[in-house]
Amino acid sequence: MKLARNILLVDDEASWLRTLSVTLNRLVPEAVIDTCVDSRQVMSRLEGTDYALVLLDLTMPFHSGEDLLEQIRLEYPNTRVIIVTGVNEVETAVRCIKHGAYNYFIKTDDVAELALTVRRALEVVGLERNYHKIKESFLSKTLTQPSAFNNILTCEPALLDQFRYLEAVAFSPEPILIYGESGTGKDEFAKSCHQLCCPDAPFININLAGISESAFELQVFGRLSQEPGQSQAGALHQVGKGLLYLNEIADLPLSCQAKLVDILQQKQYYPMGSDRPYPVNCRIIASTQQDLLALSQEGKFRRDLLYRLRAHKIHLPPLRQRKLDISMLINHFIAQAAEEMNSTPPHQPSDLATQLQDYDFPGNLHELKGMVFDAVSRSDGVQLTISPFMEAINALKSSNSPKGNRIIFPQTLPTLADMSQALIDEAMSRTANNQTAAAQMLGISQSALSRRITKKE
Ligand SMILES: Nc1ncnc2c1ncn2[C@@H]1O[C@H](COP(=O)(O)OP(=O)(O)OP(=O)(O)O)[C@@H](O)[C@H]1O
Repeated sequence: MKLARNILLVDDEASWLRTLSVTLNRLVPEAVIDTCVDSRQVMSRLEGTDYALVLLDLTMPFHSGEDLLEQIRLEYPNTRVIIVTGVNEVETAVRCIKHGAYNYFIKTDDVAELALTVRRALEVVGLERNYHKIKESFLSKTLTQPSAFNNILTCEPALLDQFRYLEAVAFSPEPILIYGESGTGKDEFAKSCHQLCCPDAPFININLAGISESAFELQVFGRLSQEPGQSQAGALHQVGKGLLYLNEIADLPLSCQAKLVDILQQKQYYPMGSDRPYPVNCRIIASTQQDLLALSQEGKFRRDLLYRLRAHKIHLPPLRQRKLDISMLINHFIAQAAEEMNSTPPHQPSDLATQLQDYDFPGNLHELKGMVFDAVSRSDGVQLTISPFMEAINALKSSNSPKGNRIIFPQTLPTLADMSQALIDEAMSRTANNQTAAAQMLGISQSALSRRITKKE
């Protein structure tokens, strides 16, 4: 959990201030502690520094703690105030709580108790600040770093919203869970997050599909050994302050899930063969194609891990719900394929995207990319051949058809001429009137098909 850090201790007793400051430095080492012995200077000190927390004595010359509390709550509502009081002032302290103090502490109490309260208050302020930052950034409607999303083409509003959300949460200390079917761009989103939050640090992608407990431990925690050459650095060490991407998190064995909860909670890990903890400094993103809630209800996924992971959730819609993007993606993949094949990029036929409107793309962008690469490799460099698209559509149609490829004849058989014409019509329709592709499908030459069509006309 991220702590806010700056604390101001206010008391007219200089020796008490010194003792308290030393104690808090020891018990809450992340805190940055300032002291103020003169109640008249408190408000100007708050003006100069963004204090998360003020520890305020009640009885002081010039301004009482109660008055200062009122002023601080009014002018700095995001700063928490803890009242520090003598035994004889408890009633006033309780009144202060009613007026917005976070808590009160009696000077004779155990200081460990005070340190706990201070830590909790810093956590609350840290969470609040984090939440406000996320909200402001998400509501701003514009992207601060659009270049981080250069590899994700879209004009779908739902996906553009996810860009802004990712930008808003990229620096949050909590993990991010990306879910979506295979090929919806989960890896690309994880890479964009890396670009946003730590582009100069490593990005490590671990695929957890089918991983065993021992392989996970070795890969993620690494092993320390006294034997020369036997130690192995784990991903948590290699990634440093970078981004660790855990792909297919639903496949993680249950015993490893418990270890991942520890990592997320304690922010430390033990390499195999070591009883010394090492800090976890990286950002963690997980992705899944599966419904983790359903899996947790079946006892296959730990609920505590699910709750930790889904602090920030990103859902990527399947391509069948992003029809606006198809034409643009085809052009993008044509350019990629042509570059890889060192060839001239062919033009996309103007009606191709319309032809694909009713196709569901079960393999999402993996499938579209595969089709385009296949089509580019079969094209003449001028116009993109559409046969790979039509073949995929027809293959899906016939595999979905319960009758498979069997031809069912009507009771009265058609004539050969009728049958031939029906075949030509079907082939032309399946290939969007592309005679070359239709002729290929029918097993005749393009000129033979053209003759038959002209004869009919
Ligand atoms: N919006 C997009 N624009 C351009 N290319 C994209 C887009 N989304 C994904 N891609 C490309 O599509 C392919 C599949 O994307 P990616 O690997 O990110 O999907 P995934 O959801 O992680 O898939 P899997 O679950 O199989 O790992 C990749 O080649 C990727 O570069």
